[in-house]
Amino acid sequence: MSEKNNIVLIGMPGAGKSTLGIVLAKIVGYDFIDADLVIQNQCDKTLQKLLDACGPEGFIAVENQVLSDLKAERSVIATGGSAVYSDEAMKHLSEIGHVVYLQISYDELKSRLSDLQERGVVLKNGVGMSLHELFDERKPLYEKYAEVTVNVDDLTITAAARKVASALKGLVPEA
Ligand SMILES: Nc1ncnc2c1ncn2[C@@H]1O[C@H](COP(=O)(O)OP(=O)(O)O)[C@@H](O)[C@H]1O
Ligand SMILES: O=C(O)C1=C[C@@H](OP(=O)(O)O)[C@@H](O)[C@H](O)C1
Ligand SMILES: [Mg+2]
Repeated sequence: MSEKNNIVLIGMPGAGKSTLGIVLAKIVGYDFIDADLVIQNQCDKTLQKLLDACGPEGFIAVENQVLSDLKAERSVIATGGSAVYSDEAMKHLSEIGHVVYLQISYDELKSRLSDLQERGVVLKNGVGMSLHELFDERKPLYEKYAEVTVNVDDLTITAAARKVASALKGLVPEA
């Protein structure tokens, strides 16, 4: 089926793709898929172990393959923050869904960082890469693939999910 009946969330790590995504799925009556968990299942490894084993480029290659093969209907798909490094994957996701960029400012990213330290983030330019460099490198990529952009700074998860649903009115019949 070629109908564009999914919602694909992209954005910085900590933007709320996974937590907001499930709330959004309930608002619009869709299923929820966290692409990170699909990768974990398919590789039988935690994301951190996969990153340690494959390195950033290897992880991106695996993520690209899994996302490019992803099949979904009427689902909110939370991607990992590094999905936008994979052009093929983003092309596929844009074909099966409306791509929503959950936009946060650098300050918001920094303030959520304490929650992120335990999880792997793909640092393409090596572990010495600063958070600001990561932000500056990723921002244009999220903008490039966004069909809809929603700023979620200073919003609760529920308020942010409602804002996304409102932004999708006219594109997603159930929103
Ligand atoms: N709108 C928000 N306000 C405050 N904290 C948030 C918000 N969205 C997400 N968080 C917190 O940020 C962390 C990362 O959220 P998560 O949904 O896993 O982001 P992502 O999947 O985009 O990396 C979690 O601890 C979550 O509770
Ligand atoms: O931004 C990143 O480089 C990553 C973010 C993670 O997902 P979240 O964006 O859900 O935190 C996960 O996919 C992976 O470990 C890499
Ligand atoms: Mg996530």
